[in-house]
Amino acid sequence: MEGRLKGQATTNVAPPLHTVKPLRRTIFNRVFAAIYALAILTLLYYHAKTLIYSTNLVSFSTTLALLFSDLVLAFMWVNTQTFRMCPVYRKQFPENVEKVLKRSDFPAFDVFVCTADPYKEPPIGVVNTALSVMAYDYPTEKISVYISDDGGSALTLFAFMEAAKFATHWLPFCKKNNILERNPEALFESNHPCTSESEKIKMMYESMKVKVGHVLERGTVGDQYITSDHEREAFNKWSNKFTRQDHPAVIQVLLDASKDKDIDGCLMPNLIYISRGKSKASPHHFKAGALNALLRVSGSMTNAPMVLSLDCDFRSNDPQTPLRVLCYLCDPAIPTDFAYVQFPQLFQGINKSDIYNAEYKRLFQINMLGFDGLSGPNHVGTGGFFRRRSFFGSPSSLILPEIPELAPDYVVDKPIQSQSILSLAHRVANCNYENQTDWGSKIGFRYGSLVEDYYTGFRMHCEGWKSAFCNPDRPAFFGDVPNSLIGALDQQKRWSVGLLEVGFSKYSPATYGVRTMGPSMGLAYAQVAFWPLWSIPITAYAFLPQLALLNKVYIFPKVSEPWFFLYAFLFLGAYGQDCLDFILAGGTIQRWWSDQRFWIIRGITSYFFGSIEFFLKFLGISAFGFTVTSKAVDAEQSKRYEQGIFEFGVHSPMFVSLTLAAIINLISFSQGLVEVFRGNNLEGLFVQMFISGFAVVNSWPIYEAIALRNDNGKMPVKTTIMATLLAGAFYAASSFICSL
Ligand SMILES: O=c1ccn([C@@H]2O[C@H](COP(=O)(O)OP(=O)(O)O[C@H]3O[C@H](CO)[C@@H](O)[C@H](O)[C@H]3O)[C@@H](O)[C@H]2O)c(=O)[nH]1
Ligand SMILES: [Mn+2]
Repeated sequence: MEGRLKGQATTNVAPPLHTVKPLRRTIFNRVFAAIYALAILTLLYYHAKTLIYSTNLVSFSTTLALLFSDLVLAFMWVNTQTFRMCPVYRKQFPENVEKVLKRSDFPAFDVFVCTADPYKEPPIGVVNTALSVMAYDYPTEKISVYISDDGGSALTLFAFMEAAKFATHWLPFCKKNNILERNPEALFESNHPCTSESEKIKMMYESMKVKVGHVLERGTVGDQYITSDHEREAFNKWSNKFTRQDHPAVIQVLLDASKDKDIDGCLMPNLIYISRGKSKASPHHFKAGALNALLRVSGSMTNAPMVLSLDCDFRSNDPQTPLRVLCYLCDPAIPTDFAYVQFPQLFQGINKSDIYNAEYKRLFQINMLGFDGLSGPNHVGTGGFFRRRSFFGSPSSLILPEIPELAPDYVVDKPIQSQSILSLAHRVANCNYENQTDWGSKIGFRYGSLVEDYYTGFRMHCEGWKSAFCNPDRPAFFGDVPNSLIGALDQQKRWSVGLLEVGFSKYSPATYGVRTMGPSMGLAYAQVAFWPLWSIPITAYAFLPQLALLNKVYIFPKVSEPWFFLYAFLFLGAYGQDCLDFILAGGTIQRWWSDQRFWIIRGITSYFFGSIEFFLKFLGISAFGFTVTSKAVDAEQSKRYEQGIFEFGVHSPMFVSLTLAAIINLISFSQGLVEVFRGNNLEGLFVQMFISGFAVVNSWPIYEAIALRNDNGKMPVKTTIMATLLAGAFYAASSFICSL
C-alpha cells in the first residue's frame, strides 16, 4: 500500500475519518491469474505450432490473424489483472469531521459546472445540477458555483438568472425540511410528503421551468422576461456579431455571497455565469479549455483551495458529500501528495437490462477499487474534488502561473464584484489568454486528448499525486445516460479517439506511465488507453470463423482434441470471472449479459471507427471534435428505451458494420446447421458454430430491428441493403481467397 492513505482506525487519539480494507477475493484473483496466464501461454504456443506447420496460404493467414488477435486479448488481459491484484474498499465517517475541525474552519470550495449546448443540454437540467450543490449542507458562503457555458447562449444565462431567484427560496426550504434530494426535479418526482410549503415551492419551480422552456422554444429572451436594467445590460452583450464560436468573454455574477441573502436572511453561495471568450483563430480545446478558463476565473474571484468539477447533468444526491471529502482533505494525517477524491459516475433512468451498457460498472465501479489499492482512481470528468494545488505542478515542485493572482495559495482580498476583480476575470477568460503559457501542458487540465478527464488524472498520477475513491452507500451524484444507440456509440467513438490520443502519445501509459508510476499503475492506465484495440480481436472473431465456416474451412481444434479444452477453459474462465466480478459489484445477470454484448458491439462499431478516425487524424487527413451527448428526451424514443428496445432509426456507418456482422453470423450458423443435419464433421465445426451461434443470440435485437419492427426506431432500409451487399462482397472475397 506504499504507506499511503491508511485509514486511521488503529489510532486512538482522534476519531477515525476514514478506513481502508483489502477485498476478500484478492487471493482468488491472484491464483486464478497465475493459472490463466499459463493457459494463455499454452494457446500462444499452439498458434505458433500451427503457424509453423501450416501447409497453405489460407491456414497460414487465418492462424496469423488468430495469433495476432489473441496477442491483443492477452495484452489487455495482462493490463486488466492490475485491477485484480490489490483492490481495496474504503469507508468515511463524515459524522466525525466536526470533532476534528470547527465548522467555521471548513475550507471554501469552487464548483465548476460545464455545459455546451442549450438544445442538447436543456438549461433546466443544468439549473438542477447547480441548485443541488448550492444547497449542500455546508457553510453556504464558502460555496461558489461557476457555470461554464461553452454554448455561449443567452438562453442559459436567462435560465440561471431565474435559478438565482428561485434558489433564495429553495435553499432555506431544503435546509429547514432536511430534504435529501436537493435538485427540485428529483424531489418533485419522488413521493415526498406534500405540505403547503412544498406545494408553493413546487409551483415556483414549475413556473420557472415553463418560462425557461418558452424562452428556449422561441430561441431568444423576449423583452417581457427582462425585469431590470441590470439584466438588460447583460443580454446586450449578445450583439449582432456574437456567435457561438466567436465572441468576447461574458461573466455575470448572479449571486454574491458577501451580500445576497435568502428569504430567511441567510447568506447565499456565489453563483457566477461564464461564457469564456472564443475566436475562430484560437483553439479552444473543448471541455479542457473550458475547465482551465474556470480555474482562472474562479482563481481571480474566490481561489478556493478545493475544486469540484461537474458535468451539467451530474446532480448531487446527498447534501453531506463535501463532509465525506473533508474526511480526506482535512485529515491531519493525510500526505501532502494527495490530489483528489473521485466519486463514481452513477446514473438515473437506466432501463432494467441496461441495453446500452450505460452503467459502465467495470469502468466506474469495479476497476476503481483496483486503482484505489495502487495510487488511486483515475479522474472520470465529473464528481472529482481536487485540491487546487494539484493543478500546479507535482507535489514537490510548484509551478507558478504567469500572474501571481492565479497561484493556488493567493488570497483574494477584494469583493468579487469590485472593478479590479471583474476586469481580471474577464482578462483571464479571454480566448488568447493562454498563448505562450503553461496552461494545458504543465498546469490545469491537460490538452491533447478528447478524454481530458482521463488524461489529466493520468498526468497528475505521473507527477506523483495520489487520489482516493469514495463510493458511499447513498450515491453522492446521479448523471444522465445516452438514451439512443447512436448516442451511446458516438460517445464511445469520441472516447476511443481520445484514449488512442493518449495511448500513442509520448506520454503513453504503457511506456512513460510504466516508467514514472511503476508497472501496476502504468498498465492499469494502459488498460483504458488501449480499449479501442479490442476492435481487432472482436472484428476478427466476428467475421473470420464465420467466413471460414461458409467456405468449409475449419480453423479450430476438434472437440475430441485436448486443445479444445484449452479453448473451452479460456472462454469459460474469462466470461465466468467477468460475470462474477459483475455480480459481486451488485449487478444482475441480465445487465451482465448486456454488458458483454455491448463490449462486442463497441468492438465492431465505436472502437473500430474511433480507431480509423484517430489514424486519419494522425496522418493529418482529417480532424475531429467533441460531439456533446444529447441529454434531451424524445417521448416516443424514451418509451422504447424503457421497454428495452434498441433504437436505430437513423442511418450510420456504425449500424452498417453491426448489421453486416449480424447477417454473416446468421448465415454461417445456418450453414453449420445444414452441415450438421447432413451428418458432416460436427466435431470439426463445433467451435466455429458455437461462435456464430453466440453472435446470433447476441444479435437478436438487430434481426428484430431489420425484420420485425415497424416503429421509428427500426433499422433503416438503406442500412440493411448496404449491409446485405457488403455481406455478399465479403463472402465472394472469402471464397475467392479459399479457391487460390
Ligand atoms: O466543448 C465542450 C464539450 C463538452 N463540454 C461539457 O463536457 C461535459 C461532458 O460532455 P458529454 O457530452 O456529456 O460527454 P460524456 O461522454 O457523457 O462525458 C464523459 O466523457 C467526457 C470526456 O470525453 C468527460 O469530459 C466527461 O466528464 C465524462 O462524463 C458536458 O457537461 C459538456 O457540457 C464542454 O464544456 N465543452
Ligand atoms: Mn455525459
